[in-house]
Amino acid sequence: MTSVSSSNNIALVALKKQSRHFKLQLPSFRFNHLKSRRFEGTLKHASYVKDVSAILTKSEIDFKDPNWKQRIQEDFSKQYSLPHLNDILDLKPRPTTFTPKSRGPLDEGNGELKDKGDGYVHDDDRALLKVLKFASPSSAGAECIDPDCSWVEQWVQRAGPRKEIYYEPVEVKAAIVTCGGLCPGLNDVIRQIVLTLEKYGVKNIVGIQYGFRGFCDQSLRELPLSHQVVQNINLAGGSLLGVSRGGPSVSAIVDSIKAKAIDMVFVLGGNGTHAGAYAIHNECRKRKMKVTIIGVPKTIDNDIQLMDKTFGFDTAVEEAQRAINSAYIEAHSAYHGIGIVKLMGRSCGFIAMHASLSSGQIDICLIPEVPFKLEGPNGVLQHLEHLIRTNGSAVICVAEGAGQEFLSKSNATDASGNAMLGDIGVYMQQQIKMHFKNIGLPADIKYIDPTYMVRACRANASDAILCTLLGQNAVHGAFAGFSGITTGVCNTHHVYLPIPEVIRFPKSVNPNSRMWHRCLTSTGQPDFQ
Ligand SMILES: Nc1ncnc2c1ncn2[C@@H]1O[C@H](COP(=O)(O)OP(=O)(O)OP(=O)(O)O)[C@@H](O)[C@H]1O
Ligand SMILES: O=P(O)(O)OC[C@H]1O[C@](O)(CO)[C@@H](O)[C@@H]1O
Ligand SMILES: [Mg+2]
Repeated sequence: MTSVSSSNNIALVALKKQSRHFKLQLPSFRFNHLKSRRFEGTLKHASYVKDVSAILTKSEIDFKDPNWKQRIQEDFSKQYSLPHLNDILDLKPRPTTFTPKSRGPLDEGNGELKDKGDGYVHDDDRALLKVLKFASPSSAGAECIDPDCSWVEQWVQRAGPRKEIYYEPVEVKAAIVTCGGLCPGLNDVIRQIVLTLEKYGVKNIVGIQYGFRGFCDQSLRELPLSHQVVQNINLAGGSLLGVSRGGPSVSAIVDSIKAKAIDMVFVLGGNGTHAGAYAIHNECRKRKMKVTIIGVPKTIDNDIQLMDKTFGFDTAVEEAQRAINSAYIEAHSAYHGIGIVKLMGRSCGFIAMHASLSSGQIDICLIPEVPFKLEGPNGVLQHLEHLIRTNGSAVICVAEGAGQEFLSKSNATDASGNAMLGDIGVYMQQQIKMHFKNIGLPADIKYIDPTYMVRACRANASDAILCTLLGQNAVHGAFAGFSGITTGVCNTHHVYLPIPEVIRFPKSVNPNSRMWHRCLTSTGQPDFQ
């Protein structure tokens, strides 16, 4: 049997076969813009399934083999085993300096193991990746490996402090960098990484300014970080360190890591940043450097595979509701009022779907994963007309990546190679205006675009907790000697995952999932196809 880590092309073929067999639909056409990336290998295809890797093996599995499940599990555990510094070096661990219980307000971490009791995570501790057993491939949101939807346990490594560590804390220089767009909670994660590093006994902590750019731009100095510096940064949104897209080459970044004598790099960012972090990890490995690269997934879009959610997403949804509420009030106070709110979500509709669900004020939710037509019978405009005639008002929530096929395409990309999208909100506003003018029905249309407002704010309570745990676990992962990994929550448990597994495909809303169906129930919208 071929390994599950076979190429993405084989993977796509397998997935297409799978889709024919199980009547899944592949939305690959909607993700063509990802091909414009400089490193398209990791981000080529989209999928509805949560654990794509398991599905991908299907065409290569002989289900008549009585051991097929065991084979999958073996492949799975190989695929999810965490890269470690000792894969290339011969390092001896030492007892940890971290204690889950401090003796003083800030434990100095002088190199002694102060608490020999429990509280540490064993390298063989595992969390279950999937907890649903489907009866049939046609069950809502089903992810099945074989036609009988057999149960195949898949375990991933638990995050947390280990009893043995691979660095002398007092000798460590640790760096933190924040890349991509802003996201609520970046400062909470930075703060927590610094506090946890200090708890281990690290004295030399720096911030790299403005994303990967800060590694190589001579005008951007390293920012020294300590608990005094980060104490209150979580009270504000944004990133203390600044963010950016684009930047220097991987080898230039690794040259800089070497020149700056950095031992640990904590990289906060989305799927692009993680692809970069993994490339940096590989380059460090190639050069046999004792440097650990740890990712912390940041994206309000929530488009990272395998994780329950990424930090900032909850806050973005909460903020989005303010815009929806304003649109609702405007629409309901006007004669034949129509409110349109456009929310972020370049290639997925999680924010739009969750904000629609949580507000309960949305009549039509449009996301990139679900094609819709505007004109004609069963079109959005016809339904809108019906809502105005029967209810007198309507509110639409549209994700920025939705309906891109209606807009003229440009090949423009941002500095990171992400496609620049057309403005679907403005387009909808114009089309609706024209439609009601043509049918001679008055309509008062208000368009709200809260794009940057939903991400330039501080994290809400639930995101702040998530950030705190992610920041702490990132540091534990680095001291445990892992590299090229990221940390997140799977089925409520904090785990470590190899970076390639979480960025193999951008996560997207499954139109066959219970969540999307719940959204449809809540809005009452018909199928616009
Ligand atoms: N495939 C890749 N390989 C190496 N570096 C990459 C890759 N994709 C993106 N990067 C780098 O990662 C950084 C951030 O990427 P990007 O702008 O795509 O944001 P992101 O991490 O996906 O976050 P967001 O969710 O805000 O889009 C940039 O500096 C970019 O150059
Ligand atoms: O304007 P910027 O900084 O490129 O960010 C916009 C992008 O950020 C994202 O929210 C991803 O973080 C996308 O949905 C959106 O297209
Ligand atoms: Mg991205």
